[in-house]
Amino acid sequence: MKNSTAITLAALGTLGVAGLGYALYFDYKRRNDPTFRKKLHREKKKAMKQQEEKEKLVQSQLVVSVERALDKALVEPFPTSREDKERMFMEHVAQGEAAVAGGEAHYEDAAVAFYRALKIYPDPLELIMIYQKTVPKDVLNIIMGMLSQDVKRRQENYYNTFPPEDMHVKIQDLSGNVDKDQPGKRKVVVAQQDFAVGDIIYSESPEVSILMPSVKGEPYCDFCLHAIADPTTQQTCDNCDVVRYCSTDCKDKAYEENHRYLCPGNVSDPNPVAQQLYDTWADRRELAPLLIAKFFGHMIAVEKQKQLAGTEGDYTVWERLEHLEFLSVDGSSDDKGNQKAICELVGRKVSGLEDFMTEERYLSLKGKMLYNAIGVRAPTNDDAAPSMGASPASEYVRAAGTSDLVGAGIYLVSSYIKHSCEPNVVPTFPEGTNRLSIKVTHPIKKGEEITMAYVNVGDRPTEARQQELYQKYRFTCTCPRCTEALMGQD
Ligand SMILES: C[S@@+](CC[C@H](N)C(=O)[O-])C[C@H]1O[C@@H](n2cnc3c(N)ncnc32)[C@H](O)[C@@H]1O
Repeated sequence: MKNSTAITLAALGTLGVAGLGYALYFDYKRRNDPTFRKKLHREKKKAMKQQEEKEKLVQSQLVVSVERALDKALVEPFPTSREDKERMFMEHVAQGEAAVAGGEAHYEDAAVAFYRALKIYPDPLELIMIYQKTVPKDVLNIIMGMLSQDVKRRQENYYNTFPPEDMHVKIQDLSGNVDKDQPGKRKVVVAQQDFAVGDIIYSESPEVSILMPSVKGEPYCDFCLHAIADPTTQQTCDNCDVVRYCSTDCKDKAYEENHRYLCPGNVSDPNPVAQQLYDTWADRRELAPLLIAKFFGHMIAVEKQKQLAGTEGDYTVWERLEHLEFLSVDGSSDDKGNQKAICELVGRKVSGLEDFMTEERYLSLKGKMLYNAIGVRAPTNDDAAPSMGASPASEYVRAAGTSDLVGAGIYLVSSYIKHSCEPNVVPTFPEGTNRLSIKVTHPIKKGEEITMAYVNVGDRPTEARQQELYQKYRFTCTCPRCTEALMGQD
């Protein structure tokens, strides 16, 4: 035993010396022998390639696993009632744990069960953090892959289900034809059937709307923008004097969606933060801050409703807005102040909003609101020049040729309609509210693009129209009327 220990020790010593010797030889060779260096380099590259290939294989196996697991996880519908969700959650977690215990061959099944549990858990982020601590890394990798693939599929599927079929239009993607860094016609609205002059293709309520500061103090409903003809039906807020409504229904809806956050309170002692938002709107004539605040309230109300109805799986209002294009706007100190005001007002009642509404998100929302807002007019002027979007420079919804603009709204479908100087539709407001109807002004064939005029086109010269469009919307119009006129000049 003693001997063998010695032998072993000796062997170890020799091995150590040999190791050191080899290392010295290796280093000498590496520094001095070009052939050896080349060989070494080749071998290093070969090893890296082998490693890369191995990783690629693992990655591609993971991709297949993720896709298969996601398909399995989404086959069965998810429960909608709270009790069913709780029960299913426990069942899925138990199934996942049992599959993990069954070994690697069952990891994919474990991921399916854990993923289904994640989809019905009220705080998914919290559950992911729990998974991170408790679930094997390979299972977690599949779950995380499923999560990002699910988001990707959701994104890709968006225009298959939106707009709803009963609106008779589809959004067609032309982005392949457009320079990705330039504004242009990326998504257009296309008719799904023939339409005759005078037809209403669809009607649409806005996600959020706002009165123009120019009608401040005049009798317009702050919720549906209807003119309040009969003062006896007018409803006012019990606490402040900045809003009025045409009915108790509008008053209740407005309170639920926005006024509960935005009411400045008593005139003699108003809430300074809420007052700041109303002053920015009334005195500085900026729509964005108040519109954004109202949008947040609306979004929260819609998501709450969906929770009650068990339809949280539907696209969120936020996701829908995210799909709209926007012009970027530069942030100013006013923006920072308004962003903080909104966080303070809405965040006080909805915790977490402060973290959600970063400065970057505020600015992208501002860009979206100003770029996509459509002017709301009184119904008597249905065929007047329509208005679309707003210039970030002036922060004001445009309404060429119309002095009767009462408000502006964000319409999720109509916002996609592109401009033409020879439009085939006009946005109208036949109910005298912010509900918009798309009325046909030229016959439209199935598959044809639906266009409206963003500015007053009438018989204005091409150059004037093009200049205004470029200044306000940063694109050069290539509609048939412009193209023909410009070709005639050559
Ligand atoms: C009010 S936004 C509409 C964007 C729309 N919400 C979307 O997400 O596609 C208007 C923008 O659409 C593009 N656009 C509209 N009409 C166009 C046209 N005739 N030619 C090129 N671009 C046009 C321009 O980039 C313009 O600034």
